[in-house]
Amino acid sequence: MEIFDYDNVLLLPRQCRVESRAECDTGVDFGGRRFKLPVVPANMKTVVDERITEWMAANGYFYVMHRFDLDNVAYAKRMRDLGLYVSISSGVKPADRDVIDRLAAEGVGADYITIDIAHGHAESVRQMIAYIKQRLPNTFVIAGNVGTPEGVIDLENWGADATKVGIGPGKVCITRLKTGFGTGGWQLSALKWCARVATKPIIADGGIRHHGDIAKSVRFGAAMVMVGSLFAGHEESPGATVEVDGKLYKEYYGSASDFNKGEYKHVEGKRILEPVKGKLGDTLREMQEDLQSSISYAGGRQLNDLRRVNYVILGGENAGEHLLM
Ligand SMILES: NC(=O)C1=CN([C@@H]2O[C@H](COP(=O)(O)OP(=O)(O)OC[C@H]3O[C@@H](n4cnc5c(N)ncnc54)[C@H](OP(=O)(O)O)[C@@H]3O)[C@@H](O)[C@H]2O)C=CC1
Ligand SMILES: Nc1nc2c(ncn2[C@@H]2O[C@H](COP(=O)(O)O)[C@@H](O)[C@H]2O)c(=O)[nH]1
Repeated sequence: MEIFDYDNVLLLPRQCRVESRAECDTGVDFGGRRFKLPVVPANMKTVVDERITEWMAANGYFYVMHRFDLDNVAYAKRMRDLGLYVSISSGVKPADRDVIDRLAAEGVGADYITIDIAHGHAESVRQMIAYIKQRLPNTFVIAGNVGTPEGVIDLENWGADATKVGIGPGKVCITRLKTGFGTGGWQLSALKWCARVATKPIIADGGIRHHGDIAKSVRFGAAMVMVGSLFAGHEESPGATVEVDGKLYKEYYGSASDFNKGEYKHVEGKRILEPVKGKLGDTLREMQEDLQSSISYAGGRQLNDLRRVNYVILGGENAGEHLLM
């Protein structure tokens, strides 16, 4: 198996088919809606909040609200009152099943529910998918996280409409150090490996450090790309603002960090400071422009054209050109 990651793969250009990058369409169909970008901010407390998710839903972007210290039902009702789609997160505990019961009983529902636990290839996830599907049959269920083809196959067979791939590649993740497991350091090839068996959309989750990594994720099979650190640190980001030597930073911490959990137990995440980098809307616009450029380098007009390009692996034992024949 080839082992590579975002920082040692480059995609190879094909003859340009457009006169302007503006002709390249970055839009993606996902779960019955069309979104402007195949990118979703991570469902983490220092990345998204009510205000950001409202703005994203109202402006044609996919979002997943986090599930920490939040009344999911009140949140869903508020989004409905605003005429916006509802996309929330769920764990696998009794309190999470209560949320599903209330969403069903009160007729609020949810358009997307992301079951998001550290080790998503688990019986608890199978049961939670079934629980949601029985009570909210029209909800699009995303489940994860997994890091192997077996995980993707099982989650799909258990009824997930999409799977989330990535165990430990995140910037504030310490899973591989604490447990010895994960896809950190080879996330892109894990994605390729998982995408080969997937029959439903995959969300590539974690490890995105540059806008070009989004195009690489799509090339290797992602329908959607979940991004944490690149979105943390905006003026609107919910993390606390911290000043160090006259420079402004925003805190960004892992959902399995003691900062998020409120206790030091089964900690697999850390806290870092991200330099404040302007407005979220400007980053999204730049991401879209960069992805339009990527599509044009692929000799295409739309996102899926990225999947047809060849690539090279730089350095290491897998180094060389990889051609699609
Ligand atoms: N993508 C990634 O690599 C990772 C992401 N995270 C994020 O952190 C957040 C919290 O995750 P999580 O603690 O799973 O959520 P929860 O606190 O909702 O716990 C999930 C449940 O699964 C059980 N469980 C069994 N094995 C594991 C395991 N290896 N890791 C975690 N739980 C396990 C837990 O029990 P018990 O606690 O008793 O063991 C608990 O009942 C999520 O948003 C998750 O996505 C966390 C780590 C890795
Ligand atoms: N191992 C851990 N992974 C975590 C934790 N909190 C979040 N995450 C994952 O990271 C991505 C974001 O990655 P980034 O590279 O874009 O910053 C996020 O979507 C989660 O899957 C954690 O505490 N431990």
